[in-house]
Amino acid sequence: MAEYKEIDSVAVIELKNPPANALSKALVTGLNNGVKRAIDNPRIKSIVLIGNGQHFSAGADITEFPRVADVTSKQGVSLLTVGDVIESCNKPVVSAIHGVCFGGGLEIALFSHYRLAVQSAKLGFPEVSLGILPGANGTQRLPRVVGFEVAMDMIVSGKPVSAPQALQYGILDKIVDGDLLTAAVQFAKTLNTVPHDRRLKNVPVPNSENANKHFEEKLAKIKQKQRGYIAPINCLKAVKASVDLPYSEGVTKEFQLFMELMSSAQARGQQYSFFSERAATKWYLSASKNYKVSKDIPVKTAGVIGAGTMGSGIAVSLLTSGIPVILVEQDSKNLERGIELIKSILQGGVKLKRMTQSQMNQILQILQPTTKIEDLQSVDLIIEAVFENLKLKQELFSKLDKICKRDTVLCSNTSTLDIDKIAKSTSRPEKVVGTHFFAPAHIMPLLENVYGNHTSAETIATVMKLSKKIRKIPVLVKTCHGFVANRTFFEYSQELRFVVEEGLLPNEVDDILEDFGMPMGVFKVNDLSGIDVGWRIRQEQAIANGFNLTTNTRYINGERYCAIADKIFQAGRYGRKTGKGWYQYDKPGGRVAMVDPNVNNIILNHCKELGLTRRKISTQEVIERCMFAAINEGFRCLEDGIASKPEEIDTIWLHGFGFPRYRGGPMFYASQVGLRKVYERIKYYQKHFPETSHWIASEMLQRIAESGRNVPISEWTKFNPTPTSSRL
Ligand SMILES: CC/C=C\C=C\CC(=O)SCCNC(=O)CCNC(=O)[C@H](O)C(C)(C)COP(=O)(O)OP(=O)(O)OC[C@H]1O[C@@H](n2cnc3c(N)ncnc32)[C@H](O)[C@@H]1OP(=O)(O)O
Repeated sequence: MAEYKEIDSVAVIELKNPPANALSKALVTGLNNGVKRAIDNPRIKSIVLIGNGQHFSAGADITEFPRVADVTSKQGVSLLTVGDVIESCNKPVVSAIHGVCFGGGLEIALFSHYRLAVQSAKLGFPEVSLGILPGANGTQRLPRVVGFEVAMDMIVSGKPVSAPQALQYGILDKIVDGDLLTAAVQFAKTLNTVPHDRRLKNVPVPNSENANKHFEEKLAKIKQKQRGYIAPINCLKAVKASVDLPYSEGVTKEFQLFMELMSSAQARGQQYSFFSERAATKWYLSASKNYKVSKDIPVKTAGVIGAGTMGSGIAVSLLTSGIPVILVEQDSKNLERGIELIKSILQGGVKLKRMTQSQMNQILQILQPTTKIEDLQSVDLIIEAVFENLKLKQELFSKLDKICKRDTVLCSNTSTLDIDKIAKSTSRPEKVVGTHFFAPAHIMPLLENVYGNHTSAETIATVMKLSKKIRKIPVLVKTCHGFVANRTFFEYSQELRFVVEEGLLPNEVDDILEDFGMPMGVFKVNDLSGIDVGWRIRQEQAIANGFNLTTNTRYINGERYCAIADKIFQAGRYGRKTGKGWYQYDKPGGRVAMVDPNVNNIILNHCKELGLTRRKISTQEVIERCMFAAINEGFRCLEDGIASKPEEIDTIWLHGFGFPRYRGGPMFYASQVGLRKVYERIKYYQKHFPETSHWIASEMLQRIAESGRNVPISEWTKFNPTPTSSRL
């Protein structure tokens, strides 16, 4: 776990725990033993700590976190004990850093007396995103190097800094070229003693005059931008303690704040999220078709069809990842509008200093706009982002099939349509796949990739790899109407429309959802995505299923239907773009949603016409109804084999809908509420709303609930009543 060797008078201790040298108990013990061995050897004059493989260290081993007692134990060897041994050692200790030096890894480096790194190294404290804080004195040590404000920013944001930035801040003593170990040993040989100020606990926090002001400003920002999260607040308080208290008391305060977080439900949710988004990327169809064995086709060039909002955002994602794009529109007017959209997105990046003007110009050089679809004949992959209409997409795919080289992968950005029906229009269904981006496509991290019955493993591997290349979090699901994202979101939002029909107003529902942690209430989301878009989807579905949808519709095939959204559409309220939807905006495209009495009148008149008596609805009922409806549908997706594990559903909600990370995702939330209770409440709602079929409890949920056990999420799929439909 930690390998010890001697090079002349220098002891080298190599951290070795692949793939990222997470500081497990075993590694920390090995490190402790190594340092003690070096101390005890009179021939050794200095010590170098270095990482094996790709990284110095990714920090504490998160898989060991559930056993809080182990992490914080005063018995045995903890990060804190080894830190003390390193700092108090009379032989200079040098941390030699490459790859990432995160969390506990950076704390080890800050216990060391000197720090060197290669140019490409990254250093940071990402603990906040795991719902905790750097608990091995990082909150007391970093400010002593970089000052209060920088330490506060780094620890509260969790964002890493580059080696050159770390050098500028004084975290690093030197950036080295060439072989890191050779340079570190050479450097260590020049050291004889440990000066007093090289032990950071002896150093005062510099530049802390305005700490109170910075603290208050940051606290206000956290409360506004990270509403509901407790970790950033405790991180901030811990860093403040480094200014307010002597070191020995500061570390006690840090420990108290750390323990508060470590035992919180939020930390459990955030740590689950870390592992679930990694689990979700590991797709598995069979022993010969899975993420481990299936080969991808390299995507060197891509085509995007449709230069509307989605198409332009998709093009930006590809272009900014260095993939040349041929952008196709049907006429030069639409093409020009798309180019302008792309330019304005990139210009936004320049303004935010994410790229320079010259980088933007270079990106535009690899964009080839055209109105000729034939120009796509030799690209490796095409993403279609045209209007959501099956016939239109089928015609387009049929055309692409004839134009493109045989191995071009054909992707559809459809958000609902069956991939098999699109693939049917080609002679290469194995090359057809769904790539469902979320708006705005250049920003939203999720990519819901959808395979059909004929999609090949090679095609799946290609889009999964491409997703990562363009910095998306990919989840693979099976085709069906709406896939996982829209299938589950539909039940959530439909239930909330019923809540409005029964008694609450849209802003009251949205307030409840935002208090629960959603970044935006569902009615504000509707206004953003366009009320006309939802209306068109409902109309198309009605036509496809052979019924007529009007503003008087109350039931469809015996199923309850709420027509309020259709009435909002009929009133010409299409959402933000028209300056009015469920809310009123100051102008078309405006962002500030204001309650509109006209909307309330539409709702109240609707209820009057139908003879509905409105009632008070509690916050608990609203959350239960929307969340449990989505969760039940999530279980159905598992039963149908559309999703293969709950982590996929949770990752989709975290990164597609901004579900609060500290709640882990709807399926994790269900596990925290308890599946027995979720099941009981679903049965209760079914009794009260028998005309809504989403309240028929999933059989899988029922089986788990009735098992009488607290079944961990990792075992849920064992309860699938139709395991052959599952991909695991
Ligand atoms: C008294 C208390 C004292 C101290 C407390 C200290 C707190 C901490 O240190 S908390 C840990 C803080 N560190 C992090 O949050 C880092 C998390 N990891 C990452 O950011 C990334 O994984 C990465 C290291 C940058 C590598 O990224 P990438 O190359 O994209 O690979 P991944 O798929 O993300 O990871 C590969 C593999 O490694 C596992 N892993 C990564 N970090 C950890 C870790 N800290 N603990 C345990 N496992 C870790 C990750 O889950 C992946 O595992 P797979 O099984 O292959 O999915």
